[in-house]
Amino acid sequence: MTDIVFIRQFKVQTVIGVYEWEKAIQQTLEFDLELSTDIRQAAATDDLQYTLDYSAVCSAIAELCQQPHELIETVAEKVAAMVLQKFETKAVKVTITKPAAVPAAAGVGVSICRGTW
Ligand SMILES: Nc1nc2c(c(=O)[nH]1)N=C([C@H](O)[C@@H](O)CO)CN2
Repeated sequence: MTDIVFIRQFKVQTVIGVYEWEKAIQQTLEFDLELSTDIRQAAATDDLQYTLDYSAVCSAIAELCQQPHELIETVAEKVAAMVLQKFETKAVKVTITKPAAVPAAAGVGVSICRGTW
């Protein structure tokens, strides 16, 4: 059985892009995450220490995005690796949307699953 702690549309301003003009501006990335967990002990004790703190995950993503990156693929891999290393989860799905990249699209991005579901 897998329970999920999720994060939807967490917005971060960061330097992201392959083109020179993108290296001089901040753009929005939106993060959607699903983290594999077992919520039963947290539910039974009503205690945050027994679950994944989604606020802490968001803070760690924001910190990682203080560095500039070219590809959203790079950010996705770094976020997945960081989450698997720092948090008590065996598997993570990371979706990153770059909402303004293609004006005619609602959003473009990447989605990766890492770890063992
Ligand atoms: N698969 C990707 N394609 C593109 C990326 C990317 O990060 N991954 N980035 C760009 C540019 O930075 C673009 O977003 C500028 O509007 C193009 N394609």
